[in-house]
Amino acid sequence: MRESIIRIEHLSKVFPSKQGPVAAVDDISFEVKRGEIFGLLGPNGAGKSTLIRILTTLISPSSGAAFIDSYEVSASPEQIRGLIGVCPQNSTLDQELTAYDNLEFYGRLQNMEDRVLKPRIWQLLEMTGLQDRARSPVSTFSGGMKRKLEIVRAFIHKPDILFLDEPTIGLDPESRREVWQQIEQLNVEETTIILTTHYMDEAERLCNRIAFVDQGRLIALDTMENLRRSFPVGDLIEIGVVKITGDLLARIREIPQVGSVDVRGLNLLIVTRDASIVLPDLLRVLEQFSNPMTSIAIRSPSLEDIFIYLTGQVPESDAIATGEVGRQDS
Ligand SMILES: Nc1ncnc2c1ncn2[C@@H]1O[C@H](COP(=O)(O)OP(=O)(O)OP(=O)(O)O)[C@@H](O)[C@H]1O
Repeated sequence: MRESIIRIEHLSKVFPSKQGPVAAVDDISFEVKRGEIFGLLGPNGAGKSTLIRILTTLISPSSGAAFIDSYEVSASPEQIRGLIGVCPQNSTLDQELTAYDNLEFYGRLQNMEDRVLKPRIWQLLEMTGLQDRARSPVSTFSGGMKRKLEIVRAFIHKPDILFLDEPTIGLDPESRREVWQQIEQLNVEETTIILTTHYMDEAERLCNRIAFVDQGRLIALDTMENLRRSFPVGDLIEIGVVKITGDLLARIREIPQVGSVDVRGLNLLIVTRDASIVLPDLLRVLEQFSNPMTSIAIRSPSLEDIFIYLTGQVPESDAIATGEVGRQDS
């Protein structure tokens, strides 16, 4: 068993507000092992950023404690800053400077000596495949190139832990894949990576373990495999239809063995213990409603399904894509 590099004990952060105190982080405890890629997921306002801001020493907790290695965040912020690298959601690259100069500037801020810094810059540029663009201003880079540069910049002083806040937000699919490869490559060196993301496929692909946070509380924490096992049903039937009406949903919910029905665009997501039992009844109902099926898939729950099950909300990236939704239990 690998040692823990982050230990969080009954951590809380309460902010004052006009409506009364808001518990952004509410009695959270967990540990992260050295070398893990650890995903922090949750709906908007769940408390992810507040937790990251505490761990990266930007704000102090109201109560509880958080340790990075052997240092407590409130007591030893200086030591902790040497152990961590942070890649924030909004770019802080200097667009007018070249890729090389951006890295050099940041390395100097980390008090790195020239003889260490210079080879490190070339090593990182090579890692990102940007060595040929080393002397080009960042303003001429694509979104994916900028993102990769920003991620390795946070890694310049070889931190033990890298915090990545929404690393692929706003990138096209091809650039996202490149950034994922970059993250995996950094993790090979035993770097622990804490990743917040709204993209379920990203968490599923990259993370060894995933923590779900909702309303400041930790509601689940496990490997993808175990999270999937904790989902209380066997199958998910995703069925495309021509139109969705209240009558149709009500009738489907009456079918024995149907657990819940979610609507996603023109797709119905039906949770059931056994798809083979439900399917004949389901097809009969669609026929009664003269509502032809346009597609069908039977699958095991994805991380997105688990997210919806646990939080009752569609992940933000998906909600934006489909203009949808909410959970509708039977
Ligand atoms: N400085 C602050 N003052 C008052 N309330 C705050 C402050 N920072 C955060 N909050 C509140 O704390 C709660 C958690 O916010 P936080 O930004 O940590 O959530 P999040 O999970 O990171 O959300 P998102 O995914 O949208 O970034 C929210 O209700 C937010 O309004």
